[in-house]
Amino acid sequence: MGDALIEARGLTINRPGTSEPVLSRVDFRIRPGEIVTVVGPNGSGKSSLIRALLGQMALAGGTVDRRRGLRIGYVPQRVQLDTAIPMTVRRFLSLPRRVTDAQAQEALDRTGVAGLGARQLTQLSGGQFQRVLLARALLSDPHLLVLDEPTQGLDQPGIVAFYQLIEEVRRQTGAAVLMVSHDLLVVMRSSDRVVCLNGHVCCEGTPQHVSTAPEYLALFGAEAEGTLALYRHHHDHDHDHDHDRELEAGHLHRPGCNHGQGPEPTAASR
Ligand SMILES: Nc1ncnc2c1ncn2[C@@H]1O[C@H](COP(=O)(O)OP(=O)(O)OP(=O)(O)O)[C@@H](O)[C@H]1O
Repeated sequence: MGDALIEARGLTINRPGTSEPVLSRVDFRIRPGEIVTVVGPNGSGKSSLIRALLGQMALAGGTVDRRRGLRIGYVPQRVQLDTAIPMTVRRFLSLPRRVTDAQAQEALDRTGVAGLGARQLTQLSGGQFQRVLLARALLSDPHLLVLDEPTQGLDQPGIVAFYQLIEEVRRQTGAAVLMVSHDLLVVMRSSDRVVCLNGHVCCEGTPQHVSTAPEYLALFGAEAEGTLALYRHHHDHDHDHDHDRELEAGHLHRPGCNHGQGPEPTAASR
């Protein structure tokens, strides 16, 4: 498997109890330090792929190899909180493995929620909760972070901020990142490689390559065209700082939209 952290070959998964494939003959690999995003329509097998790579699903065919001693930090798609049981962020970080106060604090610092240790989980906003989940995933000092739709329910600025945090974590820790996401624009900005899934691998490669692939455009249609236009606009011009600021403000320039090229945007121009 060379230098891959995880490698799947010919991966086939059937719907439980049937011979109907959810995924057919998928080849996949992720290497150290890469950010790889899996995109695809609802029901295309993204979560199934993730769970198979983690060893949580029976294979109908193919192989999955994980590097020996591989540490994985996992942020699941859904976490069921038992609201009847009070639990602070600090206590949550010690589940399932006990960590010291210093370790817990370092993880919260790293994910930008330093002051929330004493807060009840039920009192966190969606964005804060995602950051706490990420902090918990970082506590095992993972070689690979796996995040299944980590920005579900966040607003656009929250989504952008979360992906910036993921890139920051990658820079600081060197961990590879495997994500499932529906946020096409941010995916295009944040990933080294994109895998487009629809029961099989439709196309994969750099964001630039995938966003122009006919298979991708057929699957994502109008949204993909819009994303592509924004992505090209971003990459054809040397105004990254403007672009980042606009994204943070929840506003995106489109081709031909000339404001924001001059002085600082005002609240009114946002
Ligand atoms: N436990 C299960 N029992 C029966 N069918 C399942 C089960 N888990 C997944 N499936 C089916 O497998 C297919 C792929 O599901 P999966 O959750 O992997 O898709 P997904 O791409 O992650 O979807 P979404 O974007 O909606 O999260 C779907 O048709 C789903 O109904």
